[in-house]
Amino acid sequence: MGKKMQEIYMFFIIFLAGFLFFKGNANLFYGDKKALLEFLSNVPHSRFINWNEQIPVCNNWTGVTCSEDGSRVIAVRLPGVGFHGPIPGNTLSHLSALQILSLRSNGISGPFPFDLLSLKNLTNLYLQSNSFSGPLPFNISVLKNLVIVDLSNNAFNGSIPFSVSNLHNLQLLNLSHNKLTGSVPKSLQKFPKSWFVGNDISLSYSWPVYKNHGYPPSINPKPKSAGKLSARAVIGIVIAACVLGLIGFTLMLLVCCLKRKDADVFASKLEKGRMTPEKKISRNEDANNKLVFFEGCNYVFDLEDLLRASAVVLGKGTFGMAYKAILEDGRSVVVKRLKEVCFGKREFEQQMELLGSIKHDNVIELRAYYYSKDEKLVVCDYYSHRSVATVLHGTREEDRIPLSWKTRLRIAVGAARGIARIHRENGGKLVHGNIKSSNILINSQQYGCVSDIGLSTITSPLALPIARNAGYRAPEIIDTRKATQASDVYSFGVFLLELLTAKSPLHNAGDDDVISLVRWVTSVVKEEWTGEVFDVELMKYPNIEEELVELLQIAMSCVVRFPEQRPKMVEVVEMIENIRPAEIGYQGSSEAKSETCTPTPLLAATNGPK
Ligand SMILES: Nc1ncnc2c1ncn2[C@@H]1O[C@H](COP(=O)(O)OP(=O)(O)OP(=O)(O)O)[C@@H](O)[C@H]1O
Repeated sequence: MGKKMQEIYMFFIIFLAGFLFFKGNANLFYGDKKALLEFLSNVPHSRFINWNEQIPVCNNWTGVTCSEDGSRVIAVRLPGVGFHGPIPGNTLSHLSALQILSLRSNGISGPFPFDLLSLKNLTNLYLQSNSFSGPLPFNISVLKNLVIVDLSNNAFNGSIPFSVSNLHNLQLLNLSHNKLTGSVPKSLQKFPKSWFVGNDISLSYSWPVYKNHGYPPSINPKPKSAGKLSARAVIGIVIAACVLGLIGFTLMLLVCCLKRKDADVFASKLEKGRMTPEKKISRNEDANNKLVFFEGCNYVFDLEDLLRASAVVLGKGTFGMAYKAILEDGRSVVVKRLKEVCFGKREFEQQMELLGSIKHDNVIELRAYYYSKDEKLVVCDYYSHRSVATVLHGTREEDRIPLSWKTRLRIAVGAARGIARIHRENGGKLVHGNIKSSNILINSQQYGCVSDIGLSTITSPLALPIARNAGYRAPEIIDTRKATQASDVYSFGVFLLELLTAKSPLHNAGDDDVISLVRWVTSVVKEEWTGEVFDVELMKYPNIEEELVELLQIAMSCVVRFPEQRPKMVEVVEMIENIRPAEIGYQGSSEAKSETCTPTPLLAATNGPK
C-alpha cells in the first residue's frame, strides 16, 4: 500500500471512529446536557453517577433516557442514589421535554425545587421518600399530561393549594405522610383516603365512593360498550371456550395415561415424536446437534442424559409439550419441545442468545437449547411452587393453595419487575407476547417470575391461536405475533385482576354466559360494588381494603382500551411497590437466581435502557 493510500485509510478510520463516537448524542440539545451536569455538580450524592462531558448522554448516562431521535432527554430516573441537601436553583427545569422524573428514596431536603411551568411535558413525578419541606406547588394543574404524582413521605406543609379537575389522565396523586394541614379540596375528594393519610388534614367528610368500596371516578376507564358483549364477541368467546375445553379434556386424558405409566422416561416420549435415541443425536456423534448451554449455567448434562431422565408431562402449551425431567443427580429441569418454529437455525440461535442473556431474578432463565431439523428444545429450571394459574384454578384439590394478600402482592411485583426487565431488552423493544397466569411461576420466596419469554416470536402465526390467550389479549391485537409492549401491559392488567378476583380471564357469569374478566370487573365497579370483585379468600385479612383498591386501580389503568393511555411497565412496578413499600419495595441486591432467589433490586428493574 502506498504512503498516500495509508494516509487516506487512516483518515477514514479516524473519521469513522469519530462519527460512531459522536453519533449517540450528535443531535442532543446541549441545554439538556448542561442542565443535568449542573444538577449533578450542585447536589451532593453518595453513589457514583457516570455523567460527564466525555461520555455521550443517550444510552450511556445512568438513569437518563432520550427521545427516539436522541435529540432530547425525556426521562431521568435516579431513585436511591444518595442525593442529599436542597436542590439549588431551577436546574432540572431546563429539561423542557422531560416526561418522567424519579428522585424517590433519596435524602433531598428544602423546598419543592422545580418550575412546573417549564416542565409542561411531565407525566410522572416521583419525589416520595425524601425530606422536601415547605408548601406544595400551587400550580400542579398546569401539567396537563400528568398521570402519576407521588410526593408522599416528605415534610411538605401548609394546605393543599391546587385543584386537579382538568388533569384527565391522573391515575395517582399520593400526598400521604407529610405535614399538610387544612382540608382536602373538593376536586380531590373522589380519590382514595390513603393518598392523604399521615397528615394533619381533616378526613372526616364523607368519602362517597370509597365508603361504598367504590372506584375513584377519574380513573374509571370508560370503554364504549361496557356491560353486555356484542353477539359476535359472545360467539367468539364461546368457540374459544369450546376449544379450550377440548384441549383441557385432551390434557386430562394425557395426564391420566401418564399417571398410569408413572416413571415414564423422557426418551420414550421423544421416541413417539420424530426424534428417537436410535437416530443417535448426541454431542459425540453430531457436533452440530448438541445441547447449547448458556453462559453461567452450572448444569452438567447432555441430550442423552435428558433422554434417560424420568419425565412427566407438565402440559401442552401453545408452543408444544412441556416436560419435567428429573436428572440423575436429582435436579429437575423443564424441557419444552417447540413446534411450528418458523426460524432457521441461525435465526433461532440468535434469538436464543438474546433470550438467554436476560438475567433477572424475576425472569425464568433459559439454561440450554437444542436445534435440529426435527426437534427444537428449550431447557429451563423447574419451579416446584408451580404457576399462578395452577395455584388459583388448578383442577386437582392439592394444587389449589390459598394465596395470602402479601403473597399476591409479591407475585404481582415480581412479575411486573420481570416484564419491565424484558421490555428493556433489545434496545427497549423486546415484547413477551404471551403474559398469562400459567406463564407466571412462583419462586421459593413467593415472588412472581415470568416464563416463556420471546417464544411467541419464533413460532409460526398458526402456532398461537387466538383461543390460547383469549381473555388476556389486548383489544387492538388481531395477529398475536404482532403483540406490543402496550399489549403486554394489558395482559398483565388482566393477570392482576385474576390475582385480585381469583377468577379466570374468561369465566362463566351464570345463564351460560361467558364473560371476560375485564368486562365483568368494569361493570361491577361501575355499579359501585367494588367490594364484590375481590376473592372471598382475601376478606379474612384485616385492614387491606385500601391496598386492594389500589391494586385494582393499577390493574384497571393497564387494561384501558387505548394502548397509548396504558402505563409503561416500569411505572406499573413503581405503582405496585408503593402499595407496601416496606415489604415489597425491597432494594437490596442479589445474585441468587431461580427458586432460591431473593427479590429483585429496585434499581435494576426501574432504570431505563442504558
Ligand atoms: N419452569 C417451570 N416450572 C414449573 N412448571 C412449569 C414451568 N414451565 C411451565 N410450567 C407449567 O407447565 C405447564 C405447561 O406450560 P407451557 O408453558 O408449555 O404451556 P402454558 O403456559 O399452559 O401455555 P402457553 O404455551 O401458551 O404459555 C403449565 O401448567 C405451566 O405452568
